Amino acid sequence: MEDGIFDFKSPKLLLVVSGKRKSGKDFVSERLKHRLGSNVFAILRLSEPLKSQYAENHGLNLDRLMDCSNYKEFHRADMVHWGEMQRKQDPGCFCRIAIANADPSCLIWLVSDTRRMSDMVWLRDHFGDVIETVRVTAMEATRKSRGWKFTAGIDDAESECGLDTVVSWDWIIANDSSPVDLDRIIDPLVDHIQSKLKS
Ligand SMILES: Nc1ncnc2c1ncn2[C@@H]1O[C@H](COP(=O)(O)OP(=O)(O)OP(=O)(O)O)[C@@H](O)[C@H]1O
Ligand SMILES: C[C@@](O)(CCOP(=O)(O)O)CC(=O)O
Repeated sequence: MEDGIFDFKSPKLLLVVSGKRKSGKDFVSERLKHRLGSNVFAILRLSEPLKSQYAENHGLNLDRLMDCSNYKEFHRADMVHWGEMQRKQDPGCFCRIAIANADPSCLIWLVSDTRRMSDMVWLRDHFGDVIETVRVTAMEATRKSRGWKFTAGIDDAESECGLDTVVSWDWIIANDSSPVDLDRIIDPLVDHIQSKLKS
């Protein structure tokens, strides 16, 4: 579908989240949703349409590709490659589907897994005036404790390094601590989102 005829609602705020594997992108995104309420806060995942099509093409279990499983990691490299081939033909292919599936009644949208500059450019082209970027960080030791293991061809490639040249983020969430401490760390962002909801 050409972008020109792609009609979609715009949220009051679109949070574009990125971070390295096992930094806690999903964990932080779900914590924000819990704090704000699912009636106003929608989490979008660019990997969902990718994994859905890939699973269909390859007869794989989508639920297991969507969870934190070794199954997902086993298929990651080929999914990354396939996804990059699709993006080469149509940079906005996964963004468009994720946005189209967003709940338009939610005033705050969050894309939890932005990995590439092409995704950022597409999102900025379509939502520039409501976008704020969120970088979730965690030390390597923390990521390792969560099951991350450096994998050549993944952790030194675009899927994990595509946004390393970005030097200024609207929000940085250092996600090395307990869930209780995380709540304190995200308080300023929660307050900011709540002020957006009132504006
Ligand atoms: N602050 C935290 N406290 C406790 N557990 C956490 C915290 N942050 C993340 N985790 C756990 O670490 C694991 C990885 O987190 P998560 O799936 O959110 O990372 P991710 O950045 O989305 O990873 P990937 O890119 O591989 O999908 C999960 O099991 C999650 O529950
Ligand atoms: C293939 C890919 O979408 C897998 C992402 O899985 P996850 O966000 O790590 O659960 C990563 C990519 O798009 O490069």
